[in-house]
Amino acid sequence: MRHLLRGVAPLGGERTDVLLADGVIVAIGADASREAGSATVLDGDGLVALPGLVDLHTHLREPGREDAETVASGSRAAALGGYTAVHAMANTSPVADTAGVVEQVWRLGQDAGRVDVFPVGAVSVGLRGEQLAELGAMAQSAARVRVFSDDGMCVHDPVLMRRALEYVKAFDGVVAQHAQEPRLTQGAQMHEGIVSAELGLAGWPAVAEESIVARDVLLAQHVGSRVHVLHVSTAGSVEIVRWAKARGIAVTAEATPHHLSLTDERARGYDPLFKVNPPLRTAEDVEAVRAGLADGTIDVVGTDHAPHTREDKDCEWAAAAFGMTGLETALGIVSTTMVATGRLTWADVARVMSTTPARIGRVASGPHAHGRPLAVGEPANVTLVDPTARWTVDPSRHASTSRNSPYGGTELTGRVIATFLRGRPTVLDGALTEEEHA
Ligand SMILES: NC(=O)N[C@@H](CC(=O)O)C(=O)O
Repeated sequence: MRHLLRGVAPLGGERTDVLLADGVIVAIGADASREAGSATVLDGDGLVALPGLVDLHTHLREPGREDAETVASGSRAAALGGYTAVHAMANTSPVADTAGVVEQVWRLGQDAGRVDVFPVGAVSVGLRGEQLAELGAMAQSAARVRVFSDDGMCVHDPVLMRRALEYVKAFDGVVAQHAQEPRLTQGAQMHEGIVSAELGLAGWPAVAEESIVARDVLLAQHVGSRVHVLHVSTAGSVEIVRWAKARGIAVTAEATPHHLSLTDERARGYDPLFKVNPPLRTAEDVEAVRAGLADGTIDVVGTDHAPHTREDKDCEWAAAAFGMTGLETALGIVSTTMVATGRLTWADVARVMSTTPARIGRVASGPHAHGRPLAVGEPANVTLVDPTARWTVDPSRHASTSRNSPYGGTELTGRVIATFLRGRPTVLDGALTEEEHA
């Protein structure tokens, strides 16, 4: 299978041709057109070529909640969003806390064949926060787990967190923390502030996140390990991460598209589409998260794609599940909020949505390498984006099994046109290719 991407914009350089064959980038520039032979030609005029996007934070719901998402449906949504790899969170049923479950998820991803699905292993057995899960067995399994998280739950016991941080050092792993002090957020429904007071909904204070972030960067420093802060949502968390990095602490941090774009004002309609964990915060927090992403304090954009069924979402606010879908809109949100506003270049987008997440997840080398530069000899994981295309989000047309996107009717600038996984198109002309298997 050969594809010639004609006249695409490589990051920071002149437009050029890129030839993909046998799963790798075989030629760039004049060589590419010369060697193209019978390759299928794609007109890349006006398109930006990015290394295939990598999500460190996807909920695929399989095993257990296949009515909300499966590995196959989530893989299709990911490909449409420009992703070639996603990390699947462990809060499934059963929980991904054993080698058996993570191997199952890995294999389902390979069978679906649209993206590489890298399973995240749970930190604690059953996400209960009491006893360390079999981290070593998951790391040594066929799934080669390197990212460990109880996401959805906070590892709140400092002794357990310390042990996890110490343990993952043996195999160069990372603990990805969902920073939420449980006592400070008991019964909480939305950000604690003026809007929660006016709506009469129980508030979720910023300090509930910040106190855990502060503790964990100090623990990471103490044991000399890596910690990754998931979905940073407050200005104070950005400040703490900035402080920790200045001290040389091995902390990385994530922003979600929704914390870059939406505020707690959206709760005023009591529409549970805007109910998410951590909650949407204030305009000042959104600005701090954007500034943190722009200055490198925040390393990556992770979707926190959290699909939920209509039954779990289409109900009164207090009863609804936390979470929103994100795979199919992430690039458009980042493009609209950060690139169109001049705060990130497309090279920055490649960094925060591909290169750095691949490095943090330790999937930047080996036979399933992602986040590699677009260079001769590298795996042909490529995403083509039209940076000026304007489009309106229509969740009813999403490939995800679930419909709980907060962006229905929103107009975005910047759209994924094609995605290639090891040289094989998974998306062309903005639509899924028919072929389902490698
Ligand atoms: N981010 C979310 O709002 N939801 C996540 C887990 C979580 O509660 O963090 C989910 O799995 O649905």
